[in-house]
Amino acid sequence: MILKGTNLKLSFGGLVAVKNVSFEIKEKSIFGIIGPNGAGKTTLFNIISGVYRPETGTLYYKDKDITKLPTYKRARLGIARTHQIVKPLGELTVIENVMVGACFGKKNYNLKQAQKVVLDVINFVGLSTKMFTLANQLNVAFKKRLELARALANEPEIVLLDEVLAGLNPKEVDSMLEIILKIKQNGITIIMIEHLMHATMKISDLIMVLDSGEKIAQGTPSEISNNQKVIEAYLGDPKLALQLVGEK
Ligand SMILES: Nc1ncnc2c1ncn2[C@@H]1O[C@H](COP(=O)(O)OP(=O)(O)OP(=O)(O)O)[C@@H](O)[C@H]1O
Repeated sequence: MILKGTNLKLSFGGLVAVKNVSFEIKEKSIFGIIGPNGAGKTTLFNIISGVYRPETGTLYYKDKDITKLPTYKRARLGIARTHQIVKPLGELTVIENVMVGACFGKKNYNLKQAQKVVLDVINFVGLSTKMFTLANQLNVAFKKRLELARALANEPEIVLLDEVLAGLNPKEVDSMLEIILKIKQNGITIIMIEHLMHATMKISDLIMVLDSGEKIAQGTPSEISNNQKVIEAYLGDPKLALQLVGEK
């Protein structure tokens, strides 16, 4: 297991956003986290990346207890993330943005070494033609790719993808799914939060379902789409329920 959480709990005032959630994630797999609005997905991501410390529970990265490590130390160990609201440095070009990611990565590269990684990553996510475009001139789909490139420039072992498919049209979703599968083929573990259920189902090896902070199910995509508890949790949102049973 590359990442393991046991009994993780976090509250905001009286609201328990994540309730004693445990999980184990296999190396080089795609682990999807789904759940209705307010289920605790982003809060759990923030616990994993180190933005929040859980009140109870332990987080292990390759058997090392990282529960109390700050975000930047987790990044150096190999845990990178994208953000739901993409935040590129708008006045910098694509290459400059990715350079920033590479220079703050775990390997302390000098500029020349970083440049090589940056060019590889930009090519990998399909941004070569936009290399010298200012980040704030990119459309949403390219901004999402840039966000991904910045995370990959850290040469991580785990990437946390926070709704990288949100706001993309079906063709862009398919291209992004291809990129995510290529990341997995390169030996990187992927943990993704998504609202687009059919897309998550298509590529995840294992899916964990949260509802009101609790883990209500875990299984393969087909197990999850037939799980009674999951179907009930999604009934409150007919659009999501339809996605769950296979409609697009
Ligand atoms: N910083 C915060 N302060 C107070 N309450 C918060 C905070 N962050 C999240 N919450 C609450 O915790 C619960 C879980 O929120 P979270 O954002 O983790 O859910 P989510 O599953 O990511 O939802 P969504 O799919 O809408 O992004 C919600 O009830 C939310 O209102």
